Amino acid sequence: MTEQRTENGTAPVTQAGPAAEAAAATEERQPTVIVDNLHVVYRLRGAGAKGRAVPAAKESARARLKRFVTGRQPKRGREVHAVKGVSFTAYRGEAIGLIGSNGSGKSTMLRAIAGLMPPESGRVYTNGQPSLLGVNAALMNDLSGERNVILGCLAMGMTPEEAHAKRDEIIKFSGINEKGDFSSLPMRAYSSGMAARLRFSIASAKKHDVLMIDEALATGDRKFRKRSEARIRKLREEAGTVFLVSHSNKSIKDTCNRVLWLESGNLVMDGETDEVLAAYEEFMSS
Ligand SMILES: Nc1ncnc2c1ncn2[C@@H]1O[C@H](COP(=O)(O)OP(=O)(O)OP(=O)(O)O)[C@@H](O)[C@H]1O
Repeated sequence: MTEQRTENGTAPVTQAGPAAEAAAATEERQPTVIVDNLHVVYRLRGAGAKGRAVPAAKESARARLKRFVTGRQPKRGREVHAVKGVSFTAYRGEAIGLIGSNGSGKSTMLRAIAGLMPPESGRVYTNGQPSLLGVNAALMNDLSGERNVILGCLAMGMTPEEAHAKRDEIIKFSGINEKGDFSSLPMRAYSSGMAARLRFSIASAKKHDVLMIDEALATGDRKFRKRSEARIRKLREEAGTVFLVSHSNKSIKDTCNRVLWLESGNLVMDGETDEVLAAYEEFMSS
């Protein structure tokens, strides 16, 4: 298991903690992600809405020392405690849905698992490299869809031969050419839905130890959603772990075997899909 380190940190270090050891002792079920009492805090520099958000863990050493010595918070600035003491273990072969109302901490938690947000406290251990697929993941707008496919495949570790062999299949799966030859056009000519479809198609063309999908399917049409749900099931069968953030209970139901429900940064429920969705629907309608 590898402990996630983050943007300002150095390379990940291998470290076993008590939670990691306990989970590793489970022979049949192989843990892929262990989240141990995770807290994530955004700190906004400057007063009010104009402040720039920085992860709290990026606070300078000097500012931290000042806070420690004086016991005072910085004069200006506000904090958002986005994830509050969340713990769970994910296993190989699971597809885990993340649900919760707007602002409940789903995306922040995925970003922390991917190592893009430093925890304020707590630990994230991962087995393999987690890949976060978000609607805003970067593709090069000035390059054609085809070129982005090749570059995306190379970035995922394929050889140039493998990337070229996969290109047509990825474009076909994305469906971007269904209404004309869009794959040779620069991506800036794509609708947001088309770009999201291409991103998903590239990312899902490879087996992932841990694939995290943040609302990327929401922009696709019904036909594409069906195809991508089938692809997620396949990725799951191929022994990875898939996390899916979605506001569509149907997508979660059709894809996931387990659901984590977050509200205000707290983990309210962790269990089988039907059970958690039923409780969530009741909560939302009350
Ligand atoms: N860059 C940021 N700076 C400051 N606060 C942030 C930032 N990003 C998110 N937050 C806050 O963190 C909390 C969790 O947000 P997050 O985006 O993780 O929720 P979410 O469950 O993914 O929401 P949604 O369903 O609306 O996408 C919210 O209160 C949000 O306002």
